[in-house]
Amino acid sequence: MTMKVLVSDTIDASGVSRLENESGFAVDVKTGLPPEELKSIIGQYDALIIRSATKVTADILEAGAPKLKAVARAGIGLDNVDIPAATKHGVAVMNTPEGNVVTTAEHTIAMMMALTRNIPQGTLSLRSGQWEKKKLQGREVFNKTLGVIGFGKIGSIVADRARQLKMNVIVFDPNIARTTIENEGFEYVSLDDLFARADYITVHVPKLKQTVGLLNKAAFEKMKTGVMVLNCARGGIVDEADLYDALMSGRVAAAALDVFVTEPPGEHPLLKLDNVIATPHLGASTKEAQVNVAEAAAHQIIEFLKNNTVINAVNLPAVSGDLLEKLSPFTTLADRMGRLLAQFSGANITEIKIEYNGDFQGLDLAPVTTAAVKGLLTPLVAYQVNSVNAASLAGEMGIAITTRSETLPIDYTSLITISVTSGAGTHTVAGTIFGKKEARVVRINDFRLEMIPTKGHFAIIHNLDKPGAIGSIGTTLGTFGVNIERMQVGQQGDTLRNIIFLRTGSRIPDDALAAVKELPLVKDVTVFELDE
Ligand SMILES: NC(=O)C1=CN([C@@H]2O[C@H](COP(=O)(O)OP(=O)(O)OC[C@H]3O[C@@H](n4cnc5c(N)ncnc54)[C@H](O)[C@@H]3O)[C@@H](O)[C@H]2O)C=CC1
Ligand SMILES: O=C(O)CCC(=O)C(=O)O
Repeated sequence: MTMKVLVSDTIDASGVSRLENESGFAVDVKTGLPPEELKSIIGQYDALIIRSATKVTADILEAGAPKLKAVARAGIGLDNVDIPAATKHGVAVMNTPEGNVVTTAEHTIAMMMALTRNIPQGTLSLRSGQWEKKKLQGREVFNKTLGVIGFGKIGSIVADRARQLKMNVIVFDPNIARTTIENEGFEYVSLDDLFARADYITVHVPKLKQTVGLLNKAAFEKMKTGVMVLNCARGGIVDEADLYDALMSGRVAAAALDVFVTEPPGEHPLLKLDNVIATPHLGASTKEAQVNVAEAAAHQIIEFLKNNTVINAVNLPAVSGDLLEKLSPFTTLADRMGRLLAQFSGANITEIKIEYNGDFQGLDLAPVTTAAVKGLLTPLVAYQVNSVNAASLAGEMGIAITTRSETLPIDYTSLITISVTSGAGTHTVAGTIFGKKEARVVRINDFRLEMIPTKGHFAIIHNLDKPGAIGSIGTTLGTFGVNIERMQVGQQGDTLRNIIFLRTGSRIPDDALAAVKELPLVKDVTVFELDE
């Protein structure tokens, strides 16, 4: 069936045509949808592409499940996406972290220059027929100190451009090593030092619980009188009410704002002040940046939906299509082994142990582990389980996942052994790949067998090794119309018991199962099935 992508914010046309031309997906562009309308249609789409206007709430994600697989942000900030809710619903969340950073850094520099030279005020003044040279006198940035808070992709470009303007740049970023900042040629300072020394302060941090109000009353009190403040990151990182007070008191001489707590801000008190200049979240608004992020978002969605390749997802490790192709026989096998184990272990699982033995050619086996967990949880939970939410669901259920790799092969070139501990004890299944992609389950608990783990109905019967046992089982199943397609018999250790593995043409009905269990030589019967 044709996959469907919804573009719910305005992105550059190049992104839309890339989606249409390269993917064969059906693409709908519907911008400015009220939340209720988005909620009512999102369930039809495999992927959603947004900028900052669409709020991807838990509600929207729940309505999107189970069809919605990915949300791509044509841009950086993901504060408009409920990432934990997306993970819970198995929706990959991606951004395009590179495409608009130069543009946003340039906007910051433009705002700083406009702020320091009163350019917007000059324009307005001229428009109203005045010639206010004295009132609008500005300040040079030459030899002034710029404090950059957040030395990520944008902050580091701003620092570099400011250096070219011959400013002294001081930097605070608790997550970047002092040596990295010093090697780039900038001075690393504490936040308090930055507040005390900077003539201009610019924030380039994500909006997080810890960064909301980073510049607040207490911070303004530590700053030089006459400092100029810029926020081209996110509304709220500079506390709006405290900034207003600091501007009124003269502690802050002027402020440049590209972003607001509520966008659009409407009749905002800050916008009434002469020493505030502002743009309507224009940081990323250049043709170049918009082409970059729209094409990147389109490419990421195409790669994800077509090839499972994960690029720039924030709730899923990056995986290339190449690696997934190489691992594909093992991920399929691990998924089936997980499904099989779910039927032995039932609920109350506490631990999943996965051992990889033999030759996996140095491949990153994380996707195989995820596939095993996904297979195990799929029959047990009401959610759609996939590679995005499998590990986090296991974590929520209190299931510990451990993995071990040994290059020494055990009996097979490559062997995956999965043990699951639950209220029903510990159950183990081992599997391998014959040739390039022939999956085989080769052990269920202590019974060695050769089972093709494809869709079908199976039974494992423990019985006494006495003449007539196998015949009586076959006859009983036959009486109930159950055809035995495949049978394997093995001895259980040194005991007098056999284990019989059956693949049956249909599900063994309850009355047939009861009849087999009542046979004198039969000790125990476990039935299970694989659905794909
Ligand atoms: N105005 C606009 O149109 C745009 C705004 N943005 C905003 O800019 C922000 C920064 O973007 P990038 O530089 O690409 O992000 P980034 O992730 O490359 O860098 C963010 C930096 O902030 C640092 N950081 C985190 N918490 C901090 C704290 N408490 N104090 C100091 N540093 C801290 C991190 O260590 C990191 O180095 C984005 O999160 C986004 O909200 C991004 C693009 C356009
Ligand atoms: O899409 C936009 O115009 C805003 C860009 C932005 O804020 C971001 O990329 O974080």
